[in-house]
Amino acid sequence: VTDAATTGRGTGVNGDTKTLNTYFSNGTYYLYDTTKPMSGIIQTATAQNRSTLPGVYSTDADNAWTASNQRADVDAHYYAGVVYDYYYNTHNRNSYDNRGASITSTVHYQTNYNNAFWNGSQMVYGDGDGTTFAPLSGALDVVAHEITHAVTERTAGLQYQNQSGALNESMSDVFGYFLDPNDWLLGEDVYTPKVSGDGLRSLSNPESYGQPSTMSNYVNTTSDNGGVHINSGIPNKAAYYTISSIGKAQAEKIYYRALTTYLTPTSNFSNAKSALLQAASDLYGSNSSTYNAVRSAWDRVGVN
Ligand SMILES: Cc1cc(C(=O)NCC(F)(F)F)no1
Ligand SMILES: [Ca+2]
Ligand SMILES: [Zn+2]
Repeated sequence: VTDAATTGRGTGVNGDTKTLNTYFSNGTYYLYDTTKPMSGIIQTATAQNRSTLPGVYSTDADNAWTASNQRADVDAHYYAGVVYDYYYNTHNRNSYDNRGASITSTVHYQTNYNNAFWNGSQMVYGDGDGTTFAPLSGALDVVAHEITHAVTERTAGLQYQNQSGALNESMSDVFGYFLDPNDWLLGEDVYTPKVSGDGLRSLSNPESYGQPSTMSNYVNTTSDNGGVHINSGIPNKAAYYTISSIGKAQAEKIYYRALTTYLTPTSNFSNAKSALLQAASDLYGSNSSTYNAVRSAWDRVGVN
């Protein structure tokens, strides 16, 4: 038996080359990463355009993952590793459960599927229809958005409806920004591949994508679980103000501590303001400029 951890090369959704942590077994290479500390395995599979999960492991004969139909597999695998490293190195969290759970991703889910999701056990990515989306694993902020849903599920457990659901969505968008701080957009690397400069949502300007950014414009609706992808604009704008004021390094500490220590399944926007202020007080003091910046951010979006 000659099983071994190996290093491969792959082409991502946007044509970029990246180095991959792969595994060789019985004459075949797998997208199976055993390099993470504390046993967090990262493994990537394909649904082969059907709906059965997790599907079959992505394989390659020569460890050069450069075929066009492997691009989504390459990015799902590579970006899952980036997100694992972020939570471990920045927040000392060992995978989404903090106990080294394997991160399993499946790509090529159904056909022309314009979305990605965490199904409670794994990541799932559609290939998009080529107009609304390119394969969704091609965006690091999308991968971070979805893995953060798993972190939220294991920590605050924010119920996916109404204000707690909008907070759940916002936490995923905010950690999407922390992983991809080059812009205030979410999903820009895979959204409308034929149009440049747009994204699925914007933290700095939620209105540009039909979201409110103030409590006065909260949308009461029964659709989308009470507008969780709409009303997330309000906490997202507060996060934009906070990050713009105190910077990413302090903001990500405050957000991680609030998410994992103070938020609960039924937390609403006002509870989130309190949780973030408590985290800011714990970390930087209640008389700090950091504390005052968090309070100002939530005051500006009209949350008391
Ligand atoms: C409307 C609507 C938005 C989303 C969404 O955010 N999906 C996750 C993402 F990562 F693909 F963006 N789903 O339905
Ligand atoms: Ca982005
Ligand atoms: Zn989401």
